[in-house]
Amino acid sequence: MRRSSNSGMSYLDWRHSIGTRLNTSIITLFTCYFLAMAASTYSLYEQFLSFNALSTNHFERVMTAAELTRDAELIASEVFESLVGVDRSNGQRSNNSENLIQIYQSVRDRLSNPTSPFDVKQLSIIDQWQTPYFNSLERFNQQLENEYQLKSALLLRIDSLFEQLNTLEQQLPLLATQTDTRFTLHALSALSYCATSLRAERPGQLAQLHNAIKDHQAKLNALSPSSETLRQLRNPINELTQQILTERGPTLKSERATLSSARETRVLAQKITSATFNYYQALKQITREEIETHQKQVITTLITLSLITLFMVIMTVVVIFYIKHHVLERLHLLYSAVNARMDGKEVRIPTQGRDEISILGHAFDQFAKARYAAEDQLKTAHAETEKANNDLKLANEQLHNLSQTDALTQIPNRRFFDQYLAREWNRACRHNNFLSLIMVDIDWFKAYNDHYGHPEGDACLQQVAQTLSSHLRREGECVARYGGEEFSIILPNTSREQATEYAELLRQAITQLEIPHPYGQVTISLGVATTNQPDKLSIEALIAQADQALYHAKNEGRNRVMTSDSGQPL
Ligand SMILES: Nc1nc2c(ncn2[C@@H]2O[C@H](COP(=O)(O)OP(=O)(O)OP(=O)(O)O)[C@@H](O)[C@H]2O)c(=O)[nH]1
Repeated sequence: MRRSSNSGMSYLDWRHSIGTRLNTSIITLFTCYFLAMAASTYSLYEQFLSFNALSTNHFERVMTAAELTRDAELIASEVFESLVGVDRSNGQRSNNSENLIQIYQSVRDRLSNPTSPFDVKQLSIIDQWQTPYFNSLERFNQQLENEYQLKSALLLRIDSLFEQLNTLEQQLPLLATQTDTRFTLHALSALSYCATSLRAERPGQLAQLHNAIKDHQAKLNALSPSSETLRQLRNPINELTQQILTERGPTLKSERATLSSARETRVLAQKITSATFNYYQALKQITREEIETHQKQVITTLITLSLITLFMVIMTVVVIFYIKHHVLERLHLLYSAVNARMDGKEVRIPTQGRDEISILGHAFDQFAKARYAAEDQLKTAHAETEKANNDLKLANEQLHNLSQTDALTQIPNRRFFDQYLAREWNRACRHNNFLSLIMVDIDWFKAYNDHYGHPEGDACLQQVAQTLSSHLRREGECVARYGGEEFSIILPNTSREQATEYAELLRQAITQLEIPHPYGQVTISLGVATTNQPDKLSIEALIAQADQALYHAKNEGRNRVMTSDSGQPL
């Protein structure tokens, strides 16, 4: 990127080019924007992944673990309820346990995809207790079932006998025998103790009840009721009491075994509950830590995005400042300077720097300087031309004067005389004024020349000419060298008398010079001619009249003034 130039203009180096800098700035800015967007998008994507992992891997697992803990607790509660609750003797406990176990299993299955070694370990601890627990629970339920089967058959028989005895008791007044009444009372007592023994749990209590049963059974068998119905009841009662006496012991053992099984189940329930609760607590702790980590990530991301945004704002401001300060303001400055220069004002054009604007300024500065130099040259040329014209005019004037001036005496020559006389002649004609003419001739000048030499003759001529010239009195009067040693004086608006008088004055002035002459001193002879009607006379005629008068002055002895009066109306 190099631009050639004329007359010392600067080269544009790409390192100092505004275009290069602007392109670099804009590309850098866009790259920063792109990187910032990429970083923001990546951060948001990371946040999304982190939050997704948090919600699916942790929150959901924590909730499932809590649910598993609750299910384990429910099962344990069910065991306790089965053991001590009023439903111990009904047959629904097995179904309840199975349902709870199924629910527990389904919840456990939702945790079957461990996400970390920690999960694997915790779940293995839970599973370690799970199988023994459920086996124990099954055994417990089986014990309860067996117990229920045993006790329910006995209770049914007790209830049946109670029913029959109750019926007989209501008939007792009709029997009216004391034996029958005592029989019935012993039978009821024996049955009551039998029923009570079924609920007795301590061996001592059971032994007391068995003694009471035996006592009433013996008293019962010792009596002989009159009622055939009562007698028929003796055998079933004996069989039942005998069965109670022989089977209640094993039943109690079975109940103790059930209780033992319940305790074992309860312990296992506590183990699995504790394991699931620990797992739940551990997951909760991990989730809390994950949330804190996620919060830190969010804060870090926010700070990073804020810094990136701040950086982008600073970069944008820097680029805008650069464009404003280094481009727009300088362009405006250059524009103002160029405008001022165009208006002819002397302002400095900014040229510092080596970029495009500086080169433009420099180029315009060069252009303006060249223009000013050309204008100066033109002015100088104008001045020189004017001076040359003036010199020429002066030379012309000098030439003109020279052409109208006598070289020796420096007074007007014959050419000037002719022109001047013609002008004054016309003026006199227009105004009908007097016009007088005096012809002057130095007397015996040949003798002077011969005696003193030509140079002295010239000096004499000069002295006489200057004397005549210095005696001119009015504007418009003119003295000229007519030729040789002869002079002529034009006197506008001058009458004959005035002209004659003036001629006499001139003659005396020359005489007073007292220029030595071989015949005494230099003198002059003067011939005066005047006209007041030039339109009726010619110039040549007036000159001839003056010449004629001069001739007469010569003839009359020289050094005198003669006036022409021939052919001239006065
Ligand atoms: N030194 C000098 N002499 C001049 C010049 N022009 C004319 N003469 C001389 O003037 C003399 C004129 O002489 P003439 O015509 O004979 O007249 P004159 O001697 O003056 O006699 P009158 O005119 O009759 O009095 C001549 O000798 C010329 O050479 C001049 O420019 N310089």
